[in-house]
Amino acid sequence: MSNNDVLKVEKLVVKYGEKTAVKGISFTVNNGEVYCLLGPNGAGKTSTIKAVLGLVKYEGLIDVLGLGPPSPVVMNHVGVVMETPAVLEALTVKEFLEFLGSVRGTFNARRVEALLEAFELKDYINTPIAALSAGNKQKVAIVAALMHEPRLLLLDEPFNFLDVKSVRILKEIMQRHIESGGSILFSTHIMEVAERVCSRIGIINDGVLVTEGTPGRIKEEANAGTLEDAFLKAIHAEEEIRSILEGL
Ligand SMILES: Nc1ncnc2c1ncn2[C@@H]1O[C@H](COP(=O)(O)OP(=O)(O)OP(=O)(O)O)[C@@H](O)[C@H]1O
Repeated sequence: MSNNDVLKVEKLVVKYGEKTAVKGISFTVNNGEVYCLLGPNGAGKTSTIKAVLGLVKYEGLIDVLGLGPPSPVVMNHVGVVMETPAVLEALTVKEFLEFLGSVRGTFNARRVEALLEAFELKDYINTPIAALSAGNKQKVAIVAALMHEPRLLLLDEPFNFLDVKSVRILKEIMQRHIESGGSILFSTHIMEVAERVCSRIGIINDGVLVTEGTPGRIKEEANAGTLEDAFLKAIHAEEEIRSILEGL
């Protein structure tokens, strides 16, 4: 692992019983970089992120921040937003954030206050998370991921359920995180977001990393005008789409 590597994943395999969801994926996320896993539904993006978090059994090598494989200690330096927000629904927003602070052994009240303000959650701090709207639950998950100023953020479809203003605020926060030397592993299937936010993209299809590079390079290599076209080429979906449309 070089000094510049924040996350190194080598020959990662994730299996669920008979099903192999991730089939030997390798990639590296560097300092100051947003690395995007882009892929269709079921491609293996979430499984890859779950492996990095140590939430699923895996084969291969994962090194987080040069500290070794996923472990509770390593995770203190990581912030996570999962596709389905990982929040304790029975707790109020305040209780949940304080609970996380005590587990991590760090709670910066000013930072939490500023994040709650930014995502307009202050009116809900004493509301049980179960009673929040989907968007507000997502915002709580985002605050939880950012409050301890981790060096590495793992963001799985983080813009799900967010309104336009919150999307902009989160994009800005991601930008600042990168500018201050942090790194982000980001997963999405929204091309526009991938193109605007990511330094490098790894396209995953059926558990395999089929291509990798900057958005510009991926378009160039596929001889495509848009990332969407390049993506559809990379996953060989163009023919399929044509025949589906012909059948309609
Ligand atoms: N717990 C599980 N048990 C069995 N199969 C699973 C499990 N979790 C995921 N899978 C399967 O593994 C494959 C990869 O799923 P994964 O959630 O990693 O994909 P994804 O790229 O994140 O998809 P999406 O964009 O739809 O969220 C899929 O075929 C999925 O059905």
